[in-house]
Amino acid sequence: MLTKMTFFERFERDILSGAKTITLRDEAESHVEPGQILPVSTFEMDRWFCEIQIVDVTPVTLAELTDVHAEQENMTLAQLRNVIAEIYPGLEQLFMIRFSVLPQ
Ligand SMILES: CC(=O)Nc1cc[nH]c(=O)n1
Repeated sequence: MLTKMTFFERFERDILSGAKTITLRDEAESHVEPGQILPVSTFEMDRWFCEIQIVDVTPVTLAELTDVHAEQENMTLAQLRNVIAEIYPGLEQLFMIRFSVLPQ
């Protein structure tokens, strides 16, 4: 079970504003449960910036990604595909983790 989550610093603003409400992770980072509360830090400096509550976790393949997923990431679908290819090169099976940011 994951006990914390990290995001690249470039996502912080969208997470805190509520523009980014999902994160697509690999199997290793999919072990969270609905209702679970997690501290969130930046990947680069491990700086805490919020807490999130997990809404649900849904498997999704790269081919199944749509504009709706992209919108929940506050990106275009092309941008989202590029980000995923950068982070998880060659990976087809992803896990969509929906979350809400808890008030600080
Ligand atoms: C470290 C990090 O930010 N990892 C990821 C991976 C996929 N999506 C995402 O928002 N963040």
